[in-house]
Amino acid sequence: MKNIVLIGFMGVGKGTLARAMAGKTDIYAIDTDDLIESLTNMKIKKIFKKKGEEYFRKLEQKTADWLASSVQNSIISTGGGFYKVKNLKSIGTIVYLQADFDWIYERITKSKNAKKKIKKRPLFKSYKDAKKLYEQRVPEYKSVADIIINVEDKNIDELIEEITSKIKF
Ligand SMILES: Nc1ncnc2c1ncn2[C@@H]1O[C@H](COP(=O)(O)OP(=O)(O)OP(=O)(O)O)[C@@H](O)[C@H]1O
Ligand SMILES: O=C(O)C1=C[C@@H](O)[C@@H](O)[C@H](O)C1
Repeated sequence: MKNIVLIGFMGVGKGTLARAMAGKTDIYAIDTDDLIESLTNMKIKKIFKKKGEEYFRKLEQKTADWLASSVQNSIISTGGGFYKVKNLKSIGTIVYLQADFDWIYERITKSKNAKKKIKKRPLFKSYKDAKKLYEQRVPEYKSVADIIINVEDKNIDELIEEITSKIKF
């Protein structure tokens, strides 16, 4: 099986969906932010603060190279900007999880857990800046996607069903 690569904006639910799919399908879920944290033994927030965004993007490319050469049969959730790596398509089938910015923001502000998680995301500091980044990225997410799935108001089981019906395993 080719890897499934979930892309999309911060907080849309990539990691949550990947882990739920793993639990149901017996395939490994891997997260690129987690890989970078374990490679560097540093939290994302700290990497941005101490080394800067450019350095973080280099780590994303290094991670993409490793995934392309060494990982198969997995579901990979990615950081919100990971889609920019040069060899994205060679990693697997690209699934863009799509939702309106205000819907994402609303869910985050309502969920304590999500709010805490987003605090760790340096690029989600302000509503205004995050929205601007979102608007800039939407056409780019769309153009690299093999499959687009709208996640608004669907539960995890419905999302898994939609993905598995659209991808040949
Ligand atoms: N289907 C869902 N139903 C309810 N809450 C959800 C769902 N999916 C995600 N969340 C909430 O949204 C938060 C962000 O989800 P998740 O960490 O999966 O997003 P992400 O796209 O992987 O984000 P990032 O790119 O920043 O790592 C989670 O902490 C969780 O509380
Ligand atoms: O959207 C982004 O560029 C980012 C999203 C997060 O998942 C992390 O990868 C990091 O905070 C950068």
